[in-house]
Amino acid sequence: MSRQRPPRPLDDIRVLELGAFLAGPFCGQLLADFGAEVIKVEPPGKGDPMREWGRHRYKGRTLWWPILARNKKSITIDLRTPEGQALVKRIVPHVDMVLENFRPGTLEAWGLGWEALSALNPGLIMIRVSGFGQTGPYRDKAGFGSIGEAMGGIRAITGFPDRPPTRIGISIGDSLAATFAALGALVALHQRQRNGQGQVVDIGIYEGVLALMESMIPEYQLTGHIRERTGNILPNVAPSNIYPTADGGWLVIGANADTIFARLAQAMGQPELATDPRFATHSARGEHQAELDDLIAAWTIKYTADQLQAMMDEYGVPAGRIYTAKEMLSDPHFIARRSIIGVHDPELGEIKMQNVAPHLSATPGGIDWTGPALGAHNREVFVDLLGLSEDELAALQAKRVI
Ligand SMILES: CC(C)(COP(=O)(O)OP(=O)(O)OC[C@H]1O[C@@H](n2cnc3c(N)ncnc32)[C@H](O)[C@@H]1OP(=O)(O)O)[C@@H](O)C(=O)NCCC(=O)NCCSC(=O)C(=O)O
Repeated sequence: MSRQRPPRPLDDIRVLELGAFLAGPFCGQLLADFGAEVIKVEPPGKGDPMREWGRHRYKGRTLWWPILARNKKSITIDLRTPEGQALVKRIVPHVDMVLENFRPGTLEAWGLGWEALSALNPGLIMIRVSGFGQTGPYRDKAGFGSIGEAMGGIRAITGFPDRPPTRIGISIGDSLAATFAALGALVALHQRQRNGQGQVVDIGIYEGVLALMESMIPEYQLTGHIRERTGNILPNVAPSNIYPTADGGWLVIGANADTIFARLAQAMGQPELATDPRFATHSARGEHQAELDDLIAAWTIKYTADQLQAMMDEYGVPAGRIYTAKEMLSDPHFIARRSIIGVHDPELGEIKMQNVAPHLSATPGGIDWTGPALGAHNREVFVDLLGLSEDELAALQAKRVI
């Protein structure tokens, strides 16, 4: 698949993606979004389990894979075989990065650890995503995102105080680790421009979560405070909550600044609230948070979400409805910024998906194709890149190495 499209910032970067599920592959998706040639290695015959993940199917296909593997090339290699390991070693000199999310030690057992691969390519950047990182007493443990979310701090504070800790509706731990992995990869790439040396980018899923935990750690260290679940509110930051609407929905309103709160009070027809000693300052509103939320809810319930949104917009108060896919697809702002785009898939037709984030003004990312069929790029990589003959390709296929 030649590059008949505007240049992208990572066009000159090639990545070999090993591993499966989400925590590694989402990093590959992000790099591929910006033009990197990501060659994904999958077990012959089966492929990545993500080919089967996703709740709803269309024409027998899962609808997660087309997004997670967009822009990637798929090749098959059985990494457990010496021939398969030799193929990886032949590819490594041609790539800038190897991305992997096996259990630490798995690649080493296959003779494909950092020592072996960096000896073949000193500029190699090896991006290693795992449950607990490449060092430390837990390094050998198998890890899923759910465990990283639990130990990284987000589960303890998600949900309502009188209910058990709850999952966020997406695999946030995996995606966070992958996002930090992509950041690490680009930082390492910048460093490589200075000295030509590659390095290992090592992140445990729990660390990607921990990195977002705001002041949770020093709050405990210095004050003994253990952050708890608080539902929809930010304790002492008010008003910021979901408020009921007359048409049975919810509107999120964030008016937790003196200026904005004064405008909300005007919109409510109760401008005196802004000077009321219970609500006039940030601290006062924090102290009377529940009382204030009740006042606002008693007002919002009289109007539909559309009416409220119009009033909030008129008065410059941050507010938004709680969208599902349905609202996103018809929202004029999403449409204007092309936040969701249609990508052609040979089997599914046009499939709508989230576009590349963020927007780059001069060399934006983009999506050329959806997740490819298993081994779709075997010939391109093994013959065109590595120079194997058609006979060698056929022999590897017959032995199920690829
Ligand atoms: C996901 C894991 C728990 C799976 O553990 P294990 O099954 O013990 O696998 P290992 O990592 O040791 O890798 C060996 C297995 O890889 C599989 N495998 C994958 N690709 C290949 C290829 N190309 N060739 C051969 N084998 C392959 C194969 O089934 C091997 O099992 P054998 O056949 O037995 O040899 C672990 O990989 C892990 O901890 N990864 C780091 C954290 C992580 O990424 N977790 C998943 C995030 S996604 C997630 O949490 C979520 O979506 O939710």
